[in-house]
Amino acid sequence: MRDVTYRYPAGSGRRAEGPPALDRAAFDVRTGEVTGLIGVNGAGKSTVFKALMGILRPDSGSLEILGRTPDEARRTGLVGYVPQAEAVDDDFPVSVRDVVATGRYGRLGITRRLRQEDRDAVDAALEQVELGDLADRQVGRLSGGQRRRAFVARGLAQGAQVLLLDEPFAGVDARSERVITGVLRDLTARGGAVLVSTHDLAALPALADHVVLVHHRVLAAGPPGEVLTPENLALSFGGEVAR
Ligand SMILES: Nc1ncnc2c1ncn2[C@@H]1O[C@H](COP(=O)(O)OP(=O)(O)OP(=O)(O)O)[C@@H](O)[C@H]1O
Repeated sequence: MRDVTYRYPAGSGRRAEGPPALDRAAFDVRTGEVTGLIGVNGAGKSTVFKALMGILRPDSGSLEILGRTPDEARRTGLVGYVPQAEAVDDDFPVSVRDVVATGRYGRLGITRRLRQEDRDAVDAALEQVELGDLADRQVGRLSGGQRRRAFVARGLAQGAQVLLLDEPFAGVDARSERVITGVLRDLTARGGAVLVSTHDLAALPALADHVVLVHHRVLAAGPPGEVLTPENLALSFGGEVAR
């Protein structure tokens, strides 16, 4: 992400005055690493994800994902997105297997008929996140942690080389946290890249190789030990965590 500035349009439901959501934000997410994205509520983390997914176009600056534009990266399945659990409607009438299978859609013709190799990729992804036994359950009937695992599996089935995860550990059970962390480690060990936002600063040193501290601008970026200093945290979180 190079010097990205983005201001939500006026009339989009919230206040559009004040600082832009992103203000000349610049940072790298390296392959082979898990990068943690941290910042207070409203700091711009979700906006970073939307820009990386090509859902919004920056007013200025540029983004590149393994040599592609965000749009191309999304369309070709190079980049996968794991939404916050609340983003899934409880009545969403599709099974876990169906959600994971949507990761294959980009590869299918207009009939969207799954081939054997697609079904195999879906099964393998379900196994990897330990949801094989819940594959036929409606996704709205899963716990928050299981839902998150289902969307991680969708990214795996898709063959995404870059995974973006928005708060994957908020309120999840220990097993889901362990499974998701294992998947992220596995992906980076195979040369993939991971960007994960989290409010759990204590978990970051074990989770992330690199940390980006955002507050509309990027306040600091580097190894956890260098970024998570009392000075940086006070700058970003103020009294919230700077004790
Ligand atoms: N659709 C929108 N319309 C107008 N302003 C928005 C919109 N979405 C976000 N914003 C504003 O942009 C800024 C960045 O918001 P963003 O959602 O990216 O923050 P965040 O770091 O993801 O927050 P949280 O931790 O609460 O999820 C905030 O000031 C927010 O109010």
